[in-house]
Order: sequence, then structure tokens, then C-alpha cells
Amino acid sequence: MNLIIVKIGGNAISKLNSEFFEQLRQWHQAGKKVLLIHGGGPQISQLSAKMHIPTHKKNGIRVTDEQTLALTKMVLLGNTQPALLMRLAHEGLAAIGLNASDQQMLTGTYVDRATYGAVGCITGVNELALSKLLNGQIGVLAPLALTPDGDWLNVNADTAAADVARVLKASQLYLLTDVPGVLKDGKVISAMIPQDLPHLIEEKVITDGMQPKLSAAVRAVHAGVQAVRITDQLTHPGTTLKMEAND
Ligand SMILES: Nc1ncnc2c1ncn2[C@@H]1O[C@H](COP(=O)(O)OP(=O)(O)O)[C@@H](O)[C@H]1O
Ligand SMILES: CC(=O)N[C@@H](CCC(=O)OP(=O)(O)O)C(=O)O
Repeated sequence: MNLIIVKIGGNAISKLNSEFFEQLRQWHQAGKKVLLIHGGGPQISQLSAKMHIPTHKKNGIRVTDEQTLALTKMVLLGNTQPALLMRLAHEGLAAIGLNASDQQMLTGTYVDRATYGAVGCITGVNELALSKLLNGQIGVLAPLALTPDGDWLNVNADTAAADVARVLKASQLYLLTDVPGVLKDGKVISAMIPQDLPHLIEEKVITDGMQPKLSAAVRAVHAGVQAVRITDQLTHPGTTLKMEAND
């Protein structure tokens, strides 16, 4: 699908500027399909703290018990997604909010139930329905999936964006975050190939949330996504991951 996917981390939502919306407008006018996948991790943690529900993360992944799952759905579908949709409307961009329960949009499976609880990865996307819905409007999709048995799963938003990009063979994937790219010695690494990742992890240059983000990005380029860009603004160069350095 001639599709551009942009993942917006929970931290990045409130920092979206006019250049971001202008870029969306240009893609839209050029006839490109655009899908935004939003996070909401910091917002989920904030509400958990307010409600005295402890947050447990393992390898950057939220351990999701029944109570945390209910709260995660509340925040993503009741807070972060409408906030983003309202912002798009304010900027005059036609958009539609989507989640796994709309026409079986995202199907998933448990990652490791004993370790993480209701955490999943995406195994299927209703491509036909999504393709139709993305005609003339920008899609805004939450990182939640449903198992074939109807269990909700919490999916890391980077993983969700990369999985959807992989399944739909999106041309470009942008992972917007709170840093200007992958940093080494305080400088942005402008270009990366998958083979660079293991030693950067080993040298502890890449840690925390950047690690699952890059692993997801590597899976996406292996599956045919032409380029994954990690940046703080759509208009900033950031770090571009491709299969080949000279590509
Ligand atoms: N080499 C690195 N370059 C940039 N950020 C890194 C690096 N290693 C670890 N990080 C951390 O990864 C974070 C981004 O990942 P994450 O917090 O999961 O973002 P988001 O919530 O936007 O998905 C950065 O804020 C930074 O703290
Ligand atoms: C399983 C898992 O960890 N899910 C994430 C989903 C939201 C997310 O990834 O949001 P950010 O991109 O803002 O971090 C979470 O519960 O925080």
C-alpha cells in the first residue's frame, strides 16, 4: 500500500508543531495514505500513579494485569486518541479515530503471558477496511489489539507501528519521539543499517525505550518497509534506518 505510517509517542503528542500538520497536509494533497499510530505511555503511568496502581515495566514493556489493561484502554481511547483527533480537526485535517474493535482492524496474540500479562503483538490487519477508510482522511489508530477470542491486548506503540507497517508493506515509517534521533556521544547517528544494532546495544549506546524501538524498526525494514526514520519532528532529518547504507 502506498502508505506512510507515523508513530507519535505519548510525550510527542503535546509537542506537535505547525510543520508537522503542514507535512501531513502535503502528503494528503499528494494522494498518499497516512496512518498515525499514537502512544500514551506517560499518560498511562500518570493515571496509574494518581489511582495508586503501581507501574511495572520489563524491558521497556508495561506488565499489564487486568486493572492496568482497563486503565490503558481508558487512557488510549478516552484521552490520547481524542486529544490527537481534536488537534487534527483544529488544523483543518480530516481524520478518523480507529481501534482494534472497528471491523477487526488489529488482531494480535499474547507475547509472553506469564511475564507480561495482556501484552501482545500484531498478527493481522484488516487491510481492505483500512485502505478504504484512509481514502481522503488520516487514520488515527490506538496500539491495542484483539485476540481471535476477543481478549484485549496492550501493544507497545513502536511495535504496533512497525508491525502494521510490516503487514501493510508501508513505504515509510516515522517514529516520533522526545529525542532528535539515535544519539551516540551526544550526536545524532544520521544513517543506520540493521547490522549496526547489536554492537550499539552491546556498547550500551542504545538502552531503555530506544532498544525496543530500534528492534521494531529493524523488523520493519527486513519486511520491506523502505525506510524508518527516528526523529523528534517530521521535518528534522533524525536517524534513517535502511537495509543498505548506500541505498
Ligand atoms: N542512543 C540513544 N539515543 C537516543 N535516545 C536513547 C538512546 N538510548 C536510550 N535512549 C532513550 O530512549 C528514549 C526514547 O524512547 P521512549 O522513551 O520509549 O520514547 P517514546 O515514549 O517516544 O516511544 C529517549 O528519551 C532516551 O532516554
Ligand atoms: C505493552 C506496552 O508497553 N504498551 C504501551 C502502549 C503505549 C505506548 O507505547 O506509548 P508510548 O509510545 O508513549 O511509550 C504502554 O502501556 O505504555
